[in-house]
Amino acid sequence: MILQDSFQDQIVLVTGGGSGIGFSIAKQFLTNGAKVVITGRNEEKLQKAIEKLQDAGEVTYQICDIREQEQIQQLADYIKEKYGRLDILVNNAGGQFPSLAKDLSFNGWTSVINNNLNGTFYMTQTMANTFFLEQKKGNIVNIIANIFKGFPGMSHTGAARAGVDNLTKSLAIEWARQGIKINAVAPGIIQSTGLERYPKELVEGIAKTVPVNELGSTDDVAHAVLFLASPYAKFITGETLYVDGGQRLWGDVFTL
Ligand SMILES: CCCCCCCCCCC/C=C/C(=O)SCCNC(=O)CCNC(=O)[C@H](O)C(C)(C)COP(=O)(O)OP(=O)(O)OC[C@H]1O[C@@H](n2cnc3c(N)ncnc32)[C@H](O)[C@@H]1OP(=O)(O)O
Ligand SMILES: NC(=O)C1=CN([C@@H]2O[C@H](COP(=O)(O)OP(=O)(O)OC[C@H]3O[C@@H](n4cnc5c(N)ncnc54)[C@H](OP(=O)(O)O)[C@@H]3O)[C@@H](O)[C@H]2O)C=CC1
Repeated sequence: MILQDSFQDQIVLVTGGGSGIGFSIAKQFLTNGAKVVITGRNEEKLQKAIEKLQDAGEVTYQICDIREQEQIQQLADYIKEKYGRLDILVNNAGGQFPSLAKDLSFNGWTSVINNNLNGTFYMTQTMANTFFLEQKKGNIVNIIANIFKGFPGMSHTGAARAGVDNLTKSLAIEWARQGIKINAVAPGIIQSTGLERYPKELVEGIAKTVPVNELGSTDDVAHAVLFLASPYAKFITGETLYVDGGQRLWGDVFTL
């Protein structure tokens, strides 16, 4: 099978496509012929991303906080009006902050669960109800994190991403006969804009625990997403693909 043209004129939604991993995912899809909509909360960031992406193909942006159901429905209406269909949803938007569990406030815990678990569910349910179930066709890829050994120091996001990991399995079965595939990608430590939020010494220390001895790139994650959304992965659903340089299998990232 030749992948050439697999994504030609496919309509792809990449949440959080204005920076980092989401930007690379959007760029890879555009380069392969797809028409892409990117979303985020920060309009300036999205506009700058569009300037950089537009030479690669047809790309537009919409402001959408994934925690706001009304904004998600408006996004679905925009895509319906513009393209009449959606082929691929990449749930990439997300994030958290480092904190020991004992120090997490109620709001801190809730904001991270809302961002990474509830937001991903609202987006997925809305796009399935508006497009995929009616089309009897759709492809969803969820970006989670390396939660293989839990996530000490970021237990809120560990719990939320484990929720998405399990949601991926449930929906893969609920929607299998409707022609909808859903998989997840679990990035390890990826050199991206998002990583700049973490203390440099912490990141450098953790980087030494990656067996292949380097950090991942945003393109490494994008390649895994394109694979799962492509015909090469047509018999794969409900799966989580780790893109972590083997980190989950070796040594201790966190000391007690
Ligand atoms: C200790 C060891 C840690 C190990 C760390 C390992 C590091 C390397 C591994 C990295 C792997 C993962 C990398 C990435 O995911 S990169 C992507 C990063 N990008 C983002 O995180 C962007 C998205 N994040 C956000 O938008 C926000 O941070 C978030 C949504 C999570 C919160 O936004 P919100 O608008 O809801 O926030 P509020 O300001 O309203 O605050 C809500 C409550 O949360 C508390 N809070 C927020 N930030 C912090 C903080 N930095 N520290 C502590 N608490 C925080 C805030 O105080 C509010 O609670 P209160 O009302 O009680 O004050
Ligand atoms: N870099 C890494 O090492 C790892 C990253 N990840 C995950 O990969 C994904 C991409 O991260 P990365 O590119 O590194 O970091 P970035 O911070 O660059 O990207 C996060 C993106 O998500 C968007 N976003 C966050 N919260 C919301 C929200 N509530 N509604 C809408 N958009 C939102 C942001 O856009 P805006 O600011 O415009 O809202 C931003 O574009 C995230 O889910 C991250 O947690 C997982 C493991 C490791």
